[in-house]
Amino acid sequence: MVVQSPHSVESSVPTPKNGSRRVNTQGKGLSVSGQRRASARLQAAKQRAEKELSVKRRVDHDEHADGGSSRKKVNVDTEKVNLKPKHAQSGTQQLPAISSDQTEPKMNEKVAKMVERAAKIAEGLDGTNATNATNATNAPNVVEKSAHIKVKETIRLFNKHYLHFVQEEEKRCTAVKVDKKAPKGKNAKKGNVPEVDVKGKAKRPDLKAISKEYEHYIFPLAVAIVLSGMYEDDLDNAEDVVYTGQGGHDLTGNKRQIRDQVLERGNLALKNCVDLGVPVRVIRGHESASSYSGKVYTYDGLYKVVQYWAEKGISGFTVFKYRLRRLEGQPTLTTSQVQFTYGRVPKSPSEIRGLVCEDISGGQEDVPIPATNLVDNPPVAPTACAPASGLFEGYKYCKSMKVAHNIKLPVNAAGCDCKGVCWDPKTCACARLNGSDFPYVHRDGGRLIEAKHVVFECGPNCGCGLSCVNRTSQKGLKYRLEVFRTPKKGWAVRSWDFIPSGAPVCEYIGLLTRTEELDSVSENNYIFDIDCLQTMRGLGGRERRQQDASLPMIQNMDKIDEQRSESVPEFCIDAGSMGNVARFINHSCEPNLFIQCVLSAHQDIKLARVMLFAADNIPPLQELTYDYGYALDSVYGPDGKVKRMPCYCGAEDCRKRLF
Ligand SMILES: C[S@@+](CC[C@H](N)C(=O)[O-])C[C@H]1O[C@@H](n2cnc3c(N)ncnc32)[C@H](O)[C@@H]1O
Repeated sequence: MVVQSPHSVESSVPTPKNGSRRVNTQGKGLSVSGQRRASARLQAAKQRAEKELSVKRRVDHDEHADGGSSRKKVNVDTEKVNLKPKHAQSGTQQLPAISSDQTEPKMNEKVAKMVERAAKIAEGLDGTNATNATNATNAPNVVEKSAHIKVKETIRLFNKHYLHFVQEEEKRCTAVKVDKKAPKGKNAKKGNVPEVDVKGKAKRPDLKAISKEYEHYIFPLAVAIVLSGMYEDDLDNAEDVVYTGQGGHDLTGNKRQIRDQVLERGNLALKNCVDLGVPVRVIRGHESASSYSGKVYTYDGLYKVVQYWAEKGISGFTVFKYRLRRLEGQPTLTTSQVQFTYGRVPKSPSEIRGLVCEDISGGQEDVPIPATNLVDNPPVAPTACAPASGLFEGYKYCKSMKVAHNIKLPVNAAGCDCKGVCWDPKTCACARLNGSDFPYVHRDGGRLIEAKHVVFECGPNCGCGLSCVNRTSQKGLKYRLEVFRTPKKGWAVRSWDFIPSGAPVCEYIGLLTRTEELDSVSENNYIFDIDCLQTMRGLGGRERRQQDASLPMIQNMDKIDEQRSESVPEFCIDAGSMGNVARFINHSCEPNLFIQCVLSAHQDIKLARVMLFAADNIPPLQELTYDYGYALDSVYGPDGKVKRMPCYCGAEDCRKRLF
């Protein structure tokens, strides 16, 4: 049950070098929200190449060259789409059949408008999602967001609100604890307790997040259902589906109802679809969707929920029934036609199919990273996996950053004076740098609430210890990652564990190098430009991330910019010959990770750490990807010609080219 609205999560990204294989950090946004562009560095390379070409043409033809061809950009909608439902009354169980045609015309104008809009959104017809992006100097190549993307964005927005409320609740709990310990009466000291309402009642953050974003609307509202074939009362003939509501059945899988169903949650959401005339997407799959079994689900089509009623089912218990009718023009498919692909998380190494390396980190990481290959015959392992000989033909696995000999890292910042763990954002100096709050919540071992220009973590000179929440990105790998071979993209990475949105996945590790050192390198797929500054300034058409205006760094930005007329990333991370698991993470036009610049020791943004965080709740075995952020036609080969690389990410809205 999802509603749709906008959200853009930004990221910094990797790029290839000299046309071929350079990863750059500057891309932004997770798939849907912005232009892809070349890094300033790539632009400079392009300008150089153009200049050379121009001179050549002048010599050849004794005339001026066309030096100003504009880079093609893909502008993807940044418009907000709101479909906000409000709490609906709960109904009785024994309901007369009500059809959408019979819905009483007593809804006010606002609700009526919302209904109209909701229906359009669900059908992907809402015109507002085709608004062009911000860069007025380029003719917008408008790409309409798919319904799928809109749902994803809505979930991201929900996750952001959810994490904000988790933080609020965590503060409330801390305040209660501190309040209990604090001396009362005359001895009471002011300033011990954070300013939160300790008497306030706990309320589930997820429910709060829903009501915040959707308070004016009827809620819950279903946008998709999974036809699982798990209910004995289902009737499914492709055009007309009689769908049984949720709950009350035997969870052993024998399809038996053992209790009455109640008009709540999914059942209420579908009733609201009838009342509001909002269509739902039908997905054919299996009940265990929610257990992340790795099966593939197939989108069937859009259906109108035309009617609902309650009746006694085969086993004599009350079940809710919904009649769904396929909208005209939608393709047909029945559950029996769907081919499931089973992907199961192995319980032990002996269960791993296609195992070619037990741990590519050779024991360096706390959690081993196996590599599997079910593609090649004979199966090869990633080149770093030759620990027996100690020789590495390709690259060497390293879990922490190596620094090139000609780079001197800045001195570490003074840090905060907190003891043990940091908890009061008013007194913690590091929290103040983040806009007087901690960027993370404690839940699930630390989750980033939202993408920022830069995250300031506690570091070597801080009084707190490693368990401090403001060191979330410093705690090493948490999830069981696997490197696996793909047919078209080489190696790729996935997780065996569920990864919640905002959780740190890994840092991009390699050799910290000056970018100029790599100017002559033509074949390196693993270079990541550290260009947080460009993202912060919104240069090259980049969207700026939300950031607290009190940040000293932001206030000094104009000065920084004056000093550097050309904002070219000065440093990069080269994971070509040494690196960690991040070097195997592929690009996707619809990624589930985003890049976040983090400062945890010194405060020089040009040398920030590059972290990958989960942008979504990521189920096990889903490939982990981020947006490399290439502008099309921004990559040049040594011959000065534009290089092109096909993208095989497989996303619905894939733009078909990596660069
Ligand atoms: C940082 S590496 C990623 C790991 C790489 N697949 C490997 O086998 O080592 C980047 C390179 O992977 C490949 N790649 C990544 N994402 C891709 C995509 N969506 N489509 C095609 N190739 C991709 C390209 O060759 C790219 O230059």
